[in-house]
Amino acid sequence: MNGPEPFGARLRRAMDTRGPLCVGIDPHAALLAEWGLNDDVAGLERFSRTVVEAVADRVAVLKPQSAFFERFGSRGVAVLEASVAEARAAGALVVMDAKRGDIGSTMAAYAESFLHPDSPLFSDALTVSPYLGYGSLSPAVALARESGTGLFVLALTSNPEGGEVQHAVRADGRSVGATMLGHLAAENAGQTPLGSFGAVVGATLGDLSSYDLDINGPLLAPGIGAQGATAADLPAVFGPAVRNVVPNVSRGVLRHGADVVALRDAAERFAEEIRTAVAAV
Ligand SMILES: O=C(O)c1cc(=O)[nH]c(=O)n1[C@@H]1O[C@H](COP(=O)(O)O)[C@@H](O)[C@H]1O
Repeated sequence: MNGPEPFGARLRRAMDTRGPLCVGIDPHAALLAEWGLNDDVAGLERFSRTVVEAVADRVAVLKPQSAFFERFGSRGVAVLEASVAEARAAGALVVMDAKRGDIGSTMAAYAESFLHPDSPLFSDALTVSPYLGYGSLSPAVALARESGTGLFVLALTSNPEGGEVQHAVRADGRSVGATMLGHLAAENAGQTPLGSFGAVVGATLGDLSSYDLDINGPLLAPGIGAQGATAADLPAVFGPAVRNVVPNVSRGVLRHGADVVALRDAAERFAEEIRTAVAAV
């Protein structure tokens, strides 16, 4: 029986045809104000719809940050549902950035919320936290395999505080972050053209050559723009794994709104810088 096409294959194709840029939908209160919108559900809806209209027909991935929608309760979540559906209808893959993580039995319910095709929030992939132990994510891995969706597992995050957990060295001499990358490599073994189980690895982290980033899966790389990294940093940070990098830019693009054309131009500038940087490797 043929199941749905796996996320990794769909992502590889989108990256090859549209370029790898992921634009974040992060409706910060400060951005709503800069766009001349009220900090309310109508403002949230206008913001999110505008980003989808500007870029969903051209970038590979859109990544809505769930927290900014949850802030408005059920009506905010309804806006999130509509945005996911509209972005997918326009051809973008949607990575739901909800960073879920819990004991396995509860993780199964989180997975159903975002990765089950019947869920109102059904997305192409979900960000998850493995810090209750990688094995606690196994219900999400199983459902992702079944539904042709993917996961992005927090391995080496872009924020400076992440190191106290992720660089910690285990009894076997491996760091916690490297251990997560190892689990993902095992998950993706043998998958072509690309596995569906990605790692989050910050673009802000400098030289990562001491880590084995060859996980046969995508590397979601936040940190370009507002957090200080640039597209030109990508080859030095990721080395040959840069081919599998999905660079995320949120505020760096969003600050150019509310004008649709200005947003689109900003995304295309980042996309072009990324293309040039990756082509040079
Ligand atoms: O999982 C993420 O997306 C994520 C992981 C990480 O290590 N660092 C990180 O910044 N993010 C998210 O990526 C986005 C970065 O936004 P900007 O700094 O505005 O480009 C935010 O939605 C963060 O929540």
